Amino acid sequence: MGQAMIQGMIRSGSVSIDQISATAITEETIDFVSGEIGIRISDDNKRLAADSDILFLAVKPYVYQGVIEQIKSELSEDTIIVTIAPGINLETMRKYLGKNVKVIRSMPNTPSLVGEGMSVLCPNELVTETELNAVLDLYESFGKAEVIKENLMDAVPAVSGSSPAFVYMFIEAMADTAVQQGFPRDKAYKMAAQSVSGAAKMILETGEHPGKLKDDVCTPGGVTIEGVTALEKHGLRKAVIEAMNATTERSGYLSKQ
Ligand SMILES: NC(=O)C1=CN([C@@H]2O[C@H](COP(=O)(O)OP(=O)(O)OC[C@H]3O[C@@H](n4cnc5c(N)ncnc54)[C@H](O)[C@@H]3O)[C@@H](O)[C@H]2O)C=CC1
Ligand SMILES: O=C(O)[C@@H]1CCC=N1
Repeated sequence: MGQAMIQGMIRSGSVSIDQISATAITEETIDFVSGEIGIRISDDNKRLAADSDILFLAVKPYVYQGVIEQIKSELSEDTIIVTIAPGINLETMRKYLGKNVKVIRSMPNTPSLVGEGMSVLCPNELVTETELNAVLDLYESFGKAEVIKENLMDAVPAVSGSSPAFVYMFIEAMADTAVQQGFPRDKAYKMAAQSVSGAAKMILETGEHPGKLKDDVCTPGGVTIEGVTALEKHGLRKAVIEAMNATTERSGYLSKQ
């Protein structure tokens, strides 16, 4: 996820390669990132923490506590820490840090890599409006971003952080069926993915209700309504609601750890 955000920022031209430094633990990642992306990267978390104005913690949730333990003595009162992990809430950060530090809790998603990310942010009380806007600008360099209150943060992965995985499954199922009908695999992915991307753009750009856009496709007595009826019969909406609630439940569980 960290690599997607870094590449998204660099590709947008809003940040230059020499303004970004990173750390990782495996030689493989360090070699890949320095070779492919070209930023400075090492395994020295303390040094990076001391040198950073805005410090993104892009590790797995269970790694946060150990990394913070390692770096907390290096943080100045001006450092802004940005988290990207589900379940790492602002109170948990205060506990791990042992003092009040500027923290922005966020939830990005992987389409940030291609400039189509959706991120949601929530600052603690020490972050000024100017600082929040500076971080928001970074997130908006690789997609869209929203600021919300923390009580909704656990519900964000289902809607945007994790949901690309659900959409990939939908596209994969469409493409598999197209292949079954005889389409070559590459054309099947292109047709399914472009249709999903186009449909999403229709919602964003026309502002129309998704139900109306769906109705516009369904010719009376035509072919689409047969597919729509089959999706209803097999519980598409129910499956989506179950998936969203399971994702949010897990976020809530991680938040309470
Ligand atoms: N993959 C996704 O779609 C999204 C992931 N996230 C969150 O992003 C975080 C990272 O997830 P992924 O990128 O998927 O995992 P990943 O395993 O691909 O990346 C984690 C990175 O952390 C580095 N790392 C591990 N321990 C470290 C340490 N002690 N010091 C410095 N670097 C260390 C690893 O070298 C690796 O590059 C997680 O908290 C995840 O929940 C949030 C939104 C979307
Ligand atoms: O699955 C996860 O926990 C992370 C957070 C959102 C997307 N991937």
